[in-house]
Amino acid sequence: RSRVSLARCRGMASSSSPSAAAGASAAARVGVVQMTSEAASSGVKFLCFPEVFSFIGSKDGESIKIAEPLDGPIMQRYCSLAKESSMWLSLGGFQEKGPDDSHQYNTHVLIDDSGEIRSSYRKIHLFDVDVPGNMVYKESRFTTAGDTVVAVDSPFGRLGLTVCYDLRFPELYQCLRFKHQAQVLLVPSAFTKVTGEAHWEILLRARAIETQCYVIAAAQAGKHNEKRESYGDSIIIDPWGTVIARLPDRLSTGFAVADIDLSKVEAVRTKMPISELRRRTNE
Ligand SMILES: O=C(O)CNC(=O)[C@H](CS)NC(=O)CCC(=O)C(=O)O
Repeated sequence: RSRVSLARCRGMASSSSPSAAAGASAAARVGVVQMTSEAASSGVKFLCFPEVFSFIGSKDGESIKIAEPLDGPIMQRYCSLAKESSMWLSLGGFQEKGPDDSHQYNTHVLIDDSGEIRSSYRKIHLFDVDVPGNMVYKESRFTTAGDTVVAVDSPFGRLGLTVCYDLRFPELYQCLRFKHQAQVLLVPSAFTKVTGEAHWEILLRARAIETQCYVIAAAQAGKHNEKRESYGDSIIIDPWGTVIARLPDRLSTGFAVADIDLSKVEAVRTKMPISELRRRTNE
């Protein structure tokens, strides 16, 4: 059994200026450090933050200016934080410096409790969508898609790394479960208000049920600036599809805690052996 947690804090959910030191807003940084220490005192060993945890731009392309490589100053700070608090961190949606000056990667970074980057995953499915009644998003204009599925061992089970809009592509999660043997799926997100209200929790529970994995989904929430608002309860779901922890959308700050018990993953899979009964209807 291991204690895991989702967190969100004020400052994270608001627009920050690219001129702020090291790209991350001061408010977000203070909030993240505070959240981490509060979670540590509750016995949490693994803390997950949502997509765009260190910066949300208010203008198109703004985050290109603050994009950094994974060995840059922003990530070094988070590595120190992980080490000081002896905690693993999942940081979804980091603006990683891209292949050229006009593109970044949307990268989910996993840091271990000794402060080393264990793994990173570049978002594969980019959000080029005309949201009904809202606005047209074109993430691919400034972001280059990743092309590699990433799963990694941890003390909390084998983790599958994904980001936000990936959630709508179940084949990625099937691949994480059946090809990469994932036991816990991570889905840090910044869903739009319109699509989040309609689909967020349903999609997450479906992914948990059909893969028989824990799902840990840290969500941005609230109004970030004039143009952008996110929706989502941050939730942890067990491999039977039950929500076992929730940080409601209406709270701008806080964390939610659950215990992960990998024997539950095995129990669900043994009783309902979908990996053996699977027919490759898709191939
Ligand atoms: O651009 C940034 O600042 C960070 N990236 C995001 O917030 C991304 C791309 S705009 N958002 C989503 O993927 C929302 C998905 C969604 O809402 C859905 O699938 O319904």
